[in-house]
Amino acid sequence: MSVLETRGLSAGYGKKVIAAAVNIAARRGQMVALLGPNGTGKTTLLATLAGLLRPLAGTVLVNGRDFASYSRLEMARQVAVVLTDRIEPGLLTAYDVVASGRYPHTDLFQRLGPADRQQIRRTMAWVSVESLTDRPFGQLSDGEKQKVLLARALVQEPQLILLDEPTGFLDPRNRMEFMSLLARLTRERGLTVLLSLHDVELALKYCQWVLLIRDGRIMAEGLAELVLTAANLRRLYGLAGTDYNELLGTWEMANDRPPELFVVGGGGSGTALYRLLTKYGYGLGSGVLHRNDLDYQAGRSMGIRLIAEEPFEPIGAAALAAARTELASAKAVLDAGFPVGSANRPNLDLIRDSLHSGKKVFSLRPAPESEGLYGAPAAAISHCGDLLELVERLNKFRDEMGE
Ligand SMILES: Nc1ncnc2c1ncn2[C@@H]1O[C@H](COP(=O)(O)OP(=O)(O)OP(=O)(O)O)[C@@H](O)[C@H]1O
Repeated sequence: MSVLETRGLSAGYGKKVIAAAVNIAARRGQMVALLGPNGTGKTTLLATLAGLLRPLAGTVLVNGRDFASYSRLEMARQVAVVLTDRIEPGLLTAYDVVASGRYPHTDLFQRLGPADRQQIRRTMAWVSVESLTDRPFGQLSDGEKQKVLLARALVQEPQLILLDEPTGFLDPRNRMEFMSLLARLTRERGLTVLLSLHDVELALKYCQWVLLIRDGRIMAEGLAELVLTAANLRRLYGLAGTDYNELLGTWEMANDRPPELFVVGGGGSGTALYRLLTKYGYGLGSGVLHRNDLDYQAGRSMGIRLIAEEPFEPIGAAALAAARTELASAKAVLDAGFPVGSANRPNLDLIRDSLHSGKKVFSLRPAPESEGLYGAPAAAISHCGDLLELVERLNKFRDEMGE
């Protein structure tokens, strides 16, 4: 059975419907991400699921029972909610804020017993906020507040936690730790977590299930690996570029300039170059890359013109000819310092041809290695010790070419 289920749910304010026809189900022990553009209704939906807003239509079922029929206390034992802007801390310390989450388990006078206090301390240690115990909540940093609020939700010992964009203020380490902690809670304690996120990579890597919400409607839902496709994300966020890579789970800056430099890469040697040169405004072509190469994946997401070969096949005559044509119109060629093996050896011919025809060649290989690969003509190569030297030389070359 689903811990949380909605049937024909509409959420909004007064008569204004923000999200409609929402039918979702969150299973026990799952991390479910809610993704969608700003202002699309994620917070409104979460607040409705938490019982903070009344549904405008439809029902919310928690453990198979209409949530509207729960008493406040029963609700609090089932569902905890972390919405940062809803707390008015006054002079409360971090400890007080965490302790306030314990009320569903205290007596009539809301007195904390030794077991409650132990639970609070243990949870604060678990979320790594014990050092903040006596600090006024209002004076904490945004990331610290976020962690304290998670601790408060956890001491409530709910079955379901709803969180609104909980990682926005966290640094990378805290973001990973926060998500790992939630993942552990779902695995080890069967907790269900529904959280809104703007970070697609986190959703892909930590959440089993994702809901895409656009214009107040569920646009798609399912396994993260199946739903977080470049096409869905382009539609969800109204993106024009080809900048999300579903295999890597990363975004890339689009390079939409006509190719002026040709990068001979492969084996991951080209990816940093593509990023660097895109930021410096160079149009790029690259090849010959195997379709299973990291460079191919990165280049494809950036919209770089790529000449490709089938995975694990030696580079064939057709791909090589296509690369030669592309290369002929480039102003310069870059040897990314790719590792050379039996499948990609023909790429060396691209550099040899360029040297032979007098085209400018820049390289990230050590000069002696180039000499070994290309012989005496390697003397004409502009060898660069690192990416910084390369980009400086390229910029100079571009200036000299009158761009
Ligand atoms: N109290 C309110 N009364 C009326 N409309 C509201 C209220 N709060 C929010 N809205 C509107 O509801 C819409 C959805 O807002 P909501 O905060 O749910 O979006 P969101 O998807 O969480 O956005 P974000 O990603 O920017 O946090 C917005 O157009 C917003 O202006």
